[in-house]
Amino acid sequence: MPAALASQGQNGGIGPMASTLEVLAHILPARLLKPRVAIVCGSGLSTLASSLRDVVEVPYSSLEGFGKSTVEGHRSALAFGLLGEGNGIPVVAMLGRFHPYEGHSLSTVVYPIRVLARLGVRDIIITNAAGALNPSLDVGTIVSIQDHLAIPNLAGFNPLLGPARPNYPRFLPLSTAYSRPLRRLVFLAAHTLGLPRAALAEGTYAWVSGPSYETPAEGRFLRAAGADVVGMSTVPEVLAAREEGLNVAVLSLVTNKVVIPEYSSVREEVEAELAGKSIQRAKDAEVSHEEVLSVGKQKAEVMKTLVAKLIELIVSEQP
Ligand SMILES: O=P(O)(O)O[C@H]1O[C@H](CO)[C@@H](O)[C@H]1O
Ligand code: HPA
Repeated sequence: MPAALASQGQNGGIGPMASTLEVLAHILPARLLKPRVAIVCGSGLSTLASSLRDVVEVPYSSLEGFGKSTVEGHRSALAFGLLGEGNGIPVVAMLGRFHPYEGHSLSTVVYPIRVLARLGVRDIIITNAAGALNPSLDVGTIVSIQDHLAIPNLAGFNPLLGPARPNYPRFLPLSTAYSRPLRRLVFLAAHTLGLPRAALAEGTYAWVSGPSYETPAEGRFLRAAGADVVGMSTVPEVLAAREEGLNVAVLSLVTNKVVIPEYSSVREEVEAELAGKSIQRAKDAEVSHEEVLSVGKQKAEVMKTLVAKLIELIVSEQP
């Protein structure tokens, strides 16, 4: 293993880092070993890595410290490859992530992010599927995340909990967690690609633990608290990435509208029924993971093109 990687592996003593890095150094050719940019593929979005060439896939099962992604729409491998012509930009994609609701500890959830940082990644593009809380967001819209609302973090479920570690900040600031320069490039990339204005929005992501979807009251609560979209991932990864000093961009694909019907009184319905009147009520609706995956599949191509253009712009601004 290259000495630089070996010494990084000991930094912080997080998990079996030295072993993970050693396996990667053994498997990967030199041109792929030091990725410049990382992508995390959300539910149904593993095809984001198909813009890469000369790909080497490393299954999570061969990397100590990695869990297994058990959610449909998530694979369990790192894909290392090159983007673009010539020498190409070395990129790594996480084909599948870990969620706490699968039973993974928060340190397992964020371990891959720490590995990517030690491989030399400087910018990370985290994608996810999310439900829209903001009624102006349509299914299929991509939302560039500018902030988050994480009730689990506020309530003591935070991947950074634990003893202070040398070379890591004890109190991580998050007011600039979502890199403004990268968010600028997201919108420039969309413009360069000629995407319609409505295809890309900006908003705040609410992190919930899942795996149950939100009740209508929870949806109303998160919306009233300022969130535009909601999902069960991403925030722990953002915290670890920021702790590791990476620049973070997050792109959420709206796969469904969170069901937030107006409060409707059954008593009034019964009283109306007894009085021989009828009340018009919106039909009951439910979200499903199948729906989430199907929108992911339909929109993966747009997301893939946007992510590829964003990476090109990142590297042309900061080679
Ligand atoms: O955030 P990703 O992993 O894209 O997946 C989203 O889709 C699943 C629910 O359908 C949840 O895991 C939610 O977080
Ligand atoms: N809620 C939480 N997570 C999600 C949703 C949702 O509506 N859609 C996709 N991931």
